Amino acid sequence: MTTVFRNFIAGEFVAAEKASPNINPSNTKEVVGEYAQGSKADLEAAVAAAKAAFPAWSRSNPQLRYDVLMKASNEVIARKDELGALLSREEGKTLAEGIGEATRAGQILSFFAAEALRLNGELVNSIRPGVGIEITREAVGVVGLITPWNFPIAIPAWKLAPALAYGNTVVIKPADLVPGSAWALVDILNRAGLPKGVLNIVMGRGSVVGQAMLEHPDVAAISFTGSVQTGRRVAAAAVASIPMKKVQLEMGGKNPFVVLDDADIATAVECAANGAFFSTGQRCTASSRLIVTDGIHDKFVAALTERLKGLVVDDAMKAGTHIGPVVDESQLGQDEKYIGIGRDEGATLHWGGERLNRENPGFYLQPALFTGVTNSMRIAREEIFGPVAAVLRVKDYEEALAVANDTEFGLSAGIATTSLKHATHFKRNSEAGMVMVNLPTAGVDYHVPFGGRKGSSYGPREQGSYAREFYTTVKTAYTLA
Ligand SMILES: NC(=O)C1=CN([C@@H]2O[C@H](COP(=O)(O)OP(=O)(O)OC[C@H]3O[C@@H](n4cnc5c(N)ncnc54)[C@H](OP(=O)(O)O)[C@@H]3O)[C@@H](O)[C@H]2O)C=CC1
Ligand SMILES: O=C(O)CCC(=O)C(=O)O
Repeated sequence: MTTVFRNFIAGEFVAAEKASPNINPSNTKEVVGEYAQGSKADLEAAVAAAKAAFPAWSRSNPQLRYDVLMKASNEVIARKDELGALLSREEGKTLAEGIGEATRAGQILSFFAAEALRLNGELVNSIRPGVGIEITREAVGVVGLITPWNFPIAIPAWKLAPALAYGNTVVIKPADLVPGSAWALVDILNRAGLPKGVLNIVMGRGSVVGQAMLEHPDVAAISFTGSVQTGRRVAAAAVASIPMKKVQLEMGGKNPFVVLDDADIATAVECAANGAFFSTGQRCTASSRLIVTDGIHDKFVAALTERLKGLVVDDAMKAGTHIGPVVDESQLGQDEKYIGIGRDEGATLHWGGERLNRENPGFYLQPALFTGVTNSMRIAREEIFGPVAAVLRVKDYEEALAVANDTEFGLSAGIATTSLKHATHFKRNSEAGMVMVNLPTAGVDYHVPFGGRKGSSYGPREQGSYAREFYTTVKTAYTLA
């Protein structure tokens, strides 16, 4: 009999009425595991447990929170190879990327362990004699976390860790496609010593479990990462809810990577290949628009094409694979749809874009590079979320900057240049939340703020000590002594 990974509610593993298989996108014959499909009732039980656990956890000794998060961090790091392999099997990232992401989750846990000790307030003089003012931060309450499939352990970690460190209790609903890594993380945190009900996981569909979370009056705040479409729904529900919920959204990107005539060509090609195609292009920070000035355009396209020819697309677990499969049939369909749209719009499919067959059945796609793209084309405006990049030829730096900023998104932006003047100007004038000079647009540090502008993000930043803006609420107390 197959073991079913159960939901974890109020300190117990709880059987759900249904379960579904977690399929390996590198080999669709392989079932990674059977995972519970939670119901609205499961979500309600989890919220009730988190609500009951909140008074004690929010007042708990920060040393306890530090100890739990550090213990969990140590276990994640000690098991990074195994957790990385699980991630790689359920999502399709290469094993090296999977292990890297598991390591990052461990580092995030230790960063927020220390944050539990660092939470501080302010004492301010009043304008009234004899009055003192204290400004403190308190936990928000029951926090609901809705996470996507593309970072199965890092995104749950960077939401869970600050939520717990600052004294909130949590219900997490991971993406139905990749529940395994989030389940393992929750299991580790609970065994590290969290009291019952502080951290609950309810796996299942967004339309069932996620929707119930949006509608539940006892969920005080929701942090979401995923598509713009679902993000809008989360925000609308949060505002309509009584009482209203705090909301934090991380959504799409159409991130520009500018290559100037004076760029070091090797650096430019490496940043573009990494930013656009690694992790199968399934990153909200992916460089999907490569904006290249006239003088270096042909040389850059030729060198990038050579680099792409050397990339091995294969089973994520195989040694030597650079790019794993697309996550599932539906995402592969979306990638292919946009490759068709690009052709129909008159762009040139310069290289790749073919479905590939490998030893086992999987969702393999040759990275696709379009040239002759203009910024009004749909492939330059809409998020594809796959290994598909568009090269846009521009006259000079000024035009490159204008094209880079001409987008409804604003998550990440990059530039390859040896000019201090242009690098500095780009950092100051890019309309993105994160700017990279001679570095890929994707792949960020874990201890500094993460987030964007315009249609990419809504609400306070994630990660680093800035995460406290979302996971705490400010109180101003006046005392006449
Ligand atoms: N910014 C980013 O990092 C990401 C962007 N995307 C973009 O989104 C596209 C579609 O991917 P997809 O996974 O469908 O993205 P979604 O936005 O639908 O999914 C993100 C999360 O939201 C959940 N969800 C879905 N519907 C609801 C709802 N009504 N109420 C509450 N939660 C809900 C999902 O559940 P379920 O498990 O059922 O899917 C998942 O956990 C991608 O092609 C890509 O363009 C996707 C992932 C990450
Ligand atoms: O690029 C990164 O390191 C993070 C990307 C990310 O968070 C995402 O794609 O959702």
